[in-house]
Amino acid sequence: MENLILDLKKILAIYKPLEQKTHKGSQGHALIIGGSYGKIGSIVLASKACLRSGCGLVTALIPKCGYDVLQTALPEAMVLTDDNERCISNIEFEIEPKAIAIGMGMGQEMLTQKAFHQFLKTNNKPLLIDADGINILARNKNLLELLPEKTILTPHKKELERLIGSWKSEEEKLKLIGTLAKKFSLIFVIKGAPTHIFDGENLYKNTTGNPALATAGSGDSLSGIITSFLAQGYKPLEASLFGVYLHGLTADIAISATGYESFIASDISENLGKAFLSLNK
Ligand SMILES: NC(=O)C1=CN([C@@H]2O[C@H](COP(=O)(O)OP(=O)(O)OC[C@H]3O[C@@H](n4cnc5c(N)ncnc54)[C@H](O)[C@@H]3O)[C@@H](O)[C@H]2O)[C@@H](O)CC1
Ligand SMILES: Nc1ncnc2c1ncn2[C@@H]1O[C@H](COP(=O)(O)OP(=O)(O)O)[C@@H](O)[C@H]1O
Ligand SMILES: [Mg+2]
Repeated sequence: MENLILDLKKILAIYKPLEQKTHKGSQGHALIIGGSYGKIGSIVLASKACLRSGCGLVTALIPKCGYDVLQTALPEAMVLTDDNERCISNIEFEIEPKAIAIGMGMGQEMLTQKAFHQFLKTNNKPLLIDADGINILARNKNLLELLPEKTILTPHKKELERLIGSWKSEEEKLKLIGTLAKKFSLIFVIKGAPTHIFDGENLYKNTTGNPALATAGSGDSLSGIITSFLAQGYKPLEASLFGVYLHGLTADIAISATGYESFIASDISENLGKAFLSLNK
C-alpha cells in the first residue's frame, strides 16, 4: 500500500479545463437517485453541487413528495418521480446518464431495498453509492458482487462500521477496507478529518477541508461533486480525488466569511466557483 498526498499538484495533473466548443450534451448527464419524505434536501444539495461542478445535465429521481420541492429549489435540474409518495420503490428511467449517484436521503424501507437490488442487477453505468445505499449494502452483502468495476463508496465512519464491522486500529480498518476494495474493485472515500481515498493499493490523504464541514448535507454535496466529474468522463479514482479536494477547498475559502459555525452545506455549492478559479492562480 502506498501513502500519497492529495494536494494542488495532484489536482492540477487531473483537472481538465472545459473546451470552448463544449455544450451541455457533451458536458455529461448525471442521474441522482434518492430522497425520502423529509429528506429531499439531500437530493437538492447533491444535484446543485453536481451542476455547479460542471456537468451539463442533472436528473433527480425521487419519490413523488419531492417533486415540487426539487423543481422549485433547483429549476436547473430535471426530475423523474417514483410512483410512491414517500420513498423510492422502483428505479426505472428512459434517460442515458453518463454516471449515477444513489443513496442520499433514500432511507431503508423494504420497498427501497428491493428497488435498489433490482437496479444493481441491471445497472452498468459508473456509480457512486452513499448514505442509505451503503447502509443497504451493509445489510445485504450479497449485493456487493453486482457493483460495476470501480464503484465509488463514500461512507462516513458510522456507515463504514456498518459495512466492514468494527476495528481496533487504523491499520485494521485499512486492512478490512483493502480486502473489500480488491475483491469487488471498489474505491472508498473514507470521509472524516481529513478524508482519505483508498482503492486497496493507494491511500491518498486529502489536504483541504476543516470543521466547518461538520454540518448536515456536506456529504450529500460531496456525492454530487464526485458524480459530476464521473459524468464529465473523469475516471472514478480521479473523480473521487478531484471531488474530495474541491469539496474541502470550498470550506477553506468560505470560512473567512462564515466562520466554522455558520457554514452550512449550501455554502459548498456557493463556493465551488471560487474553488475552481483558485486552481488557476
Ligand atoms: N437535509 C437532508 O435531507 C439530509 C439528509 N441526510 C440523510 O440522512 C440519512 C442519515 O444520514 P446520517 O449520516 O445523518 O445518519 P447515520 O445514522 O448514518 O449517521 C449519523 C451518526 O453517525 C455518526 N457519525 C457520522 N460521522 C461521524 C464521524 N466522522 N465520526 C464519528 N461518528 C460519526 C454520528 O454520531 C451520528 O450519530 C442519509 O441518507 C443522509 O443522506 C443527511 O445527509 C443530513 C441532511
Ligand atoms: N471536522 C471535519 N473536518 C473536515 N471535514 C469534515 C469534518 N467533519 C465532517 N467533515 C466532512 O463533512 C462530510 C460529512 O459527510 P456526511 O456525514 O455524509 O454528511 P451528510 O450525510 O450530512 O451530508 C464529509 O465529507 C467529511 O469528510
Ligand atoms: Mg452522509
